[in-house]
Amino acid sequence: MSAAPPDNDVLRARGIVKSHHGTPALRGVTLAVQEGEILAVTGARGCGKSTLLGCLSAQLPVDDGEIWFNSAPVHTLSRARREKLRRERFGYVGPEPHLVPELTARENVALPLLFAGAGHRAAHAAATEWLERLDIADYAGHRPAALVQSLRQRVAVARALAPMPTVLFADDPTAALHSDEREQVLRILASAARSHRITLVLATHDPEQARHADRTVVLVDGRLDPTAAAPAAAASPAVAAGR
Ligand SMILES: Nc1ncnc2c1ncn2[C@@H]1O[C@H](COP(=O)(O)OP(=O)(O)OP(=O)(O)O)[C@@H](O)[C@H]1O
Repeated sequence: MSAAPPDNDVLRARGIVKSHHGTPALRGVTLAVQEGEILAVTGARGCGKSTLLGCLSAQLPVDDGEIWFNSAPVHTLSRARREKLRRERFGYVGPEPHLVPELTARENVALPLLFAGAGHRAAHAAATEWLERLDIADYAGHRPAALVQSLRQRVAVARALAPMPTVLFADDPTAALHSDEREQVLRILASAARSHRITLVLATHDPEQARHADRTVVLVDGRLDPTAAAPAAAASPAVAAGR
């Protein structure tokens, strides 16, 4: 087994390989994400972005290669330990909001805090703050069915950020929105992550959205395109080298 990654890399993948029922999705991906960094993963549909986020976020076990979260190996964890890691340290926003329909926006945002053991009053106070930060406090008492899709997605973003995950994974979070709403949701997501120093790994098929990121990597048929990687000026030499 290789040595643990340097301290400033919150996440690091080495040579990860993953197939779905025999169909190769990742063919040896090596990358590092620094603490507080916003990394965009772009590429054409089907190039492996969701699979990469699934592996990095410990949802999918890798077939080969290594994934490290801080100094802890993720690739050797049992399913139960991966679930615990996801619950305690990672957040996830997908293309669809998937809110609990019976609960109000505030109750949806409070839910992960209650699951994590917060008291009712504290969870609801924190949920209200996050709705304010995402500019949707006026809708705190609305149920999802009473909200348009872009507002539902902002509630989902608030719900993912509220537990203050170390890393937030956002898989094409604006795919289901109209073009004028995409920019707004992306801007809010990126600025909330930045101001709370939450590392953000953003998958998007829209290269335009990658400008919210510090750095962009491009997947082509399950491999990183070495000619397209654009390291941020602040990235360490190790990260810039993709080691
Ligand atoms: N559950 C699955 N079963 C079988 N094949 C899958 C599965 N999930 C993904 N694939 C295949 O793996 C490859 C990578 O898919 P993936 O969803 O990771 O790409 P993507 O870049 O996120 O695509 P999109 O932009 O369309 O979401 C594709 O060929 C896809 O068809």
